[in-house]
Amino acid sequence: MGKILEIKGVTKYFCEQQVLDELDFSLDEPKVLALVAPNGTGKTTLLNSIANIDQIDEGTIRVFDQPHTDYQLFYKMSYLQDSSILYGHLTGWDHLEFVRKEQGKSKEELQQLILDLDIGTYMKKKVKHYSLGMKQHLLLAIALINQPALLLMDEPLNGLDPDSIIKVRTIIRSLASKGVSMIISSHNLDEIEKVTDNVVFLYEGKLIEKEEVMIDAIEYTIVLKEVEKALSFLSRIDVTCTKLSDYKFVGTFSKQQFSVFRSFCKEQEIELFDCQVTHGQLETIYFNLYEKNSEAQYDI
Ligand SMILES: Nc1ncnc2c1ncn2[C@@H]1O[C@H](COP(=O)(O)OP(=O)(O)OP(=O)(O)O)[C@@H](O)[C@H]1O
Repeated sequence: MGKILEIKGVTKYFCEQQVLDELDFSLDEPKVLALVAPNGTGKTTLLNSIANIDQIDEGTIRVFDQPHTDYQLFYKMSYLQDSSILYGHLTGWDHLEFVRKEQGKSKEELQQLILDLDIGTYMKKKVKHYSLGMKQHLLLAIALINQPALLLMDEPLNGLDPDSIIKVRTIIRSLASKGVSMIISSHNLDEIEKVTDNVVFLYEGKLIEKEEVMIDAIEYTIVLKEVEKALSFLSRIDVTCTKLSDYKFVGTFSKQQFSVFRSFCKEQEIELFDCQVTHGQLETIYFNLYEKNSEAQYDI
C-alpha cells in the first residue's frame, strides 16, 4: 500500500508572512493524528493546503499517491472546516442532500448517517437558527457522507458541550477502528489525549513529532500533612515545587522522582491525602515548546 499522505518541502506565504516553511511530513499507515499549535500559527493553512483550498507556494502534497489537486480525491478525503462554509438560509437537510448527490450516495445511506449522528430533529431547520454545536454536528455529517479514508478536521470540538464532545470522541474512535485516517487540529489538549497518542506540533512553519520533544515531566498538585518535610526532601532530589498552603503544593516530577518521593513518604509514614495531575504530559510539552519560546516567536 502506498502512502496516505506525503508532504514534501511545502512552503506557504500570505504576502510577506511565511506560514509553512519547507514542511516535510508523511502518513504511511492509518492513524489518528492530532495537529497542535497556538492560535494563528498555521494549522488551518496546513489543512487548507492539503485540501487544496489554499495554494502552496513551493513543494508537493500527495494524498493516496495522487497529487492533492486531483479531483478524484473528493470521493476519498473529507475536510470538516469551520461553519463559515454553511449557508444560513438553507436547512441542514439541503446541505446534506446536495453533498449526497455530488458523492453519488443513496438516500438510505444518508438516513443512516443522520440516525448514527442523532441529528434528525433539526435537519429541517434553517442553519441560521442553529446553535454552534448543531452547526458542528452538521459539518461532521457533511464530512462523513463520502465515507472518507482520510478525514481532515479543523477544531471539531469547537462549541460542543460535554455530551457532544463524548459523542464526537466515540465517532472518532469508531472511524479509527474502521481504518479511517484523521488529522485533527485542536486546542483541547485534554480531549486530544483521549483520542490519540499521535501528536504533531506545528512550530515555526514545520511539523515536530511529539517523540522529538518528549519530556519526562508531569505537574502534580499534592495534599499531605507534612508539607515542609516533603519540600525539603524534594529540593534535595531537584524537584521544582511551589507551596500553596500548609497542606498543599505543586511539583513537576519525572517518573523516577515521583517514585522516589512515594517511597520516601512510605518510609516516613507521611500520608498523601490527595495527588492530582495538574498538567498532563501533552500540556507540559506544549508549554515547554511554545511558552518558553514565545518571546522570540511573537516579537513585535
Ligand atoms: N487568507 C489569508 N490572508 C492573509 N493571511 C492569512 C490568511 N489566512 C491565514 N492568514 C494568516 O496566516 C497565519 C496562520 O493562520 P491559520 O488560520 O492557519 O492559523 P491557525 O493555527 O489555524 O489559527 P487558529 O488556531 O486561531 O485557528 C495567521 O497569522 C493568519 O493571520
